[in-house]
Amino acid sequence: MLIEEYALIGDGRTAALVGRDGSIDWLCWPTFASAACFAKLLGSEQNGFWKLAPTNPKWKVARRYQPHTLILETCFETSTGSVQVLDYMPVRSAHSQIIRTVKGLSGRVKMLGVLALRFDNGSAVPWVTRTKLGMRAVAGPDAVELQTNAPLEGKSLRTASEFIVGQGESVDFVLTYKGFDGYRARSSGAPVHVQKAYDETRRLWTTWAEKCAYDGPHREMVVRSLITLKALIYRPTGAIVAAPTTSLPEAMGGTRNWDYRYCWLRDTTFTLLVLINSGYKQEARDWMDWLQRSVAGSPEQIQIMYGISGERTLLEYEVSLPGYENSAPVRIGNAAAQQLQLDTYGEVLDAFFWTYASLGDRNRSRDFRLLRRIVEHLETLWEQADEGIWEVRGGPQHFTYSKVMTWVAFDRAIKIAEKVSFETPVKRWRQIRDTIHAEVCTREFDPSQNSFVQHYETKQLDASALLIALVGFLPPQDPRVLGTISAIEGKLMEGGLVMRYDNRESNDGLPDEEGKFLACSFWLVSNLKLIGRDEDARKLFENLLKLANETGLLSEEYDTARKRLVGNFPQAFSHIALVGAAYHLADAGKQRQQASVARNTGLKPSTAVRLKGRRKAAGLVLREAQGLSNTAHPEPSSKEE
Ligand SMILES: OC[C@H]1O[C@H](O[C@H]2O[C@H](CO)[C@@H](O)[C@H](O)[C@H]2O)[C@H](O)[C@@H](O)[C@@H]1O
Repeated sequence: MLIEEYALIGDGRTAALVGRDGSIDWLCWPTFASAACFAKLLGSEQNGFWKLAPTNPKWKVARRYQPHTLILETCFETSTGSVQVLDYMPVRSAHSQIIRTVKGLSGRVKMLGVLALRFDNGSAVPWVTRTKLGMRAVAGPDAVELQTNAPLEGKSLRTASEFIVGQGESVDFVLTYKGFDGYRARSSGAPVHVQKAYDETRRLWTTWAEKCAYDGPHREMVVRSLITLKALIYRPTGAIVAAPTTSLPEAMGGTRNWDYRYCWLRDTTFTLLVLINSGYKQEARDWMDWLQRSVAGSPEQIQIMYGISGERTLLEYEVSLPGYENSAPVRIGNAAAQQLQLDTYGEVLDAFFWTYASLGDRNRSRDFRLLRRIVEHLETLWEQADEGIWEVRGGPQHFTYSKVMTWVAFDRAIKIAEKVSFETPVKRWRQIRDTIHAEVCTREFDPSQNSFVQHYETKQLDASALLIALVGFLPPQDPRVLGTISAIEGKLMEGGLVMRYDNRESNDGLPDEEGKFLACSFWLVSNLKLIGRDEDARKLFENLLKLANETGLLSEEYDTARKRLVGNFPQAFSHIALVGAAYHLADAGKQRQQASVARNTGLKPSTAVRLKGRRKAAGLVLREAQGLSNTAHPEPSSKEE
């Protein structure tokens, strides 16, 4: 099954991928970080799946999410009638659950359900027993219960269910993760009230989606992206995973297969800014608490990524799954956790800054103490080479984007220190900020190409330079920014999309080529808009939207030769950049400032205007997303001192 043939359902603890054929082929249970119990995505039926579809395979299928929800509606049309399957995961249930409801729309349709649980990443066959409500499957620490009004039959180590649905009839399946907890694992408890669970899930999602402050073009795609990002948040801690999958290949058949079920400070801060920009503040508070806990006490040991509960040890190893279309290895864990990626400091400080700017109630001395310690630590680090935003495995370099983001770190820390009275060596920080700026502009810029390059002493380009104007390092109209945009268009674009760098030329320490990087392509949209090429920006944006599947989801990359999505799916990075580009295209600054302040605080417009004025006075103008800004930060000069 193609990656784009999957849709996502989730409950804020984990998420599953449902194929167009009615088969759930990926689910790590009970959390994003758990081992998969449906892993057909990375292997075969032997590795676990749960299919629910008409027995006659000659059906036509149409899918969509119910508007502003994560409830998936799949309609199968057959020669004898049509049925709808609703797939969702209740958000508030005590145990993580998948509910599948088959509704007869017309005629009579014979359906077949096949449930093959394979715990421990598609390997462990459970012990299955009948219960009053359905069945129970147990394997080691895992225990799952199925409740259904359909007949069940054990067949070849799978649970099958054949039934006919007539117009107006419905059949429910509720699969609940119980885990092994002694006596309670043996008691099924009360049956789940499906209608109640559906109503509540629907209400929670629509209420959340309605808060979205974005009013510009392609609103539905923006809301869908925000819902997708929300689904990647692990609710118990506020952590945000980069994607719910591991090892979907960046090149079909290749080895660039990584586990994304972790919280990169980079990806999570970008997500957070997009959510803040769109009016979602609770998520920002939760994230700030998650950050406090994760980097707790020792900013010197700050990692670039953590587990969903703040775990630090994310050892990378390979499992024996065959891999998506035989793209091996399948990796669990991620060795990039041990890398030095200096941009992370800029991203964290930037998120700190905007969180502080938009959450008036977040003026906590504990936050500022943490900020100060992080920046003091960066003072000892910023001159080092690192592995950079792309997490290269070919050895450290002095990457341009890393240096730019260390500038951002000092810049935002200075701005906060200027507004909040807490003791900081702000004079020293200003000097460092200026030194970094000068160094980037001399050592990372190649006058012969009129472009910023990837790192010191190279002529290779890197699309992360598209963030230079977005973070305010230089204004968009600066000739060096204009030169960089046109160099990237000339040398890093293929098939109308942007490569993050040309890995045939740059040594990133990995074999194989890879797809075009969707986030970079959206960053180009934002840049084109900022430099006044509105029509080019709009066209590119609309072409990018066409790459999303019919449920609005994007993976990390796109293979322009095979015309397929590649890489982990759905990928937060791509959706963040989509929302950011939409904000830029909508020129949403004015509109959003009015809308978000008034709508999301429930304040009357007059109060909102006053608030806006206060923010402006504080020099805190909420940024256009990705959520990165085009707020023109002047080049540091002696005037500022
Ligand atoms: O390409 C090599 C690296 O690829 C992954 O990193 C990418 O995904 C991260 C999560 O979205 C993102 O933060 C990073 O910028 C991307 O390069 C992988 O996780 C790395 O282990 C791998 O080295």
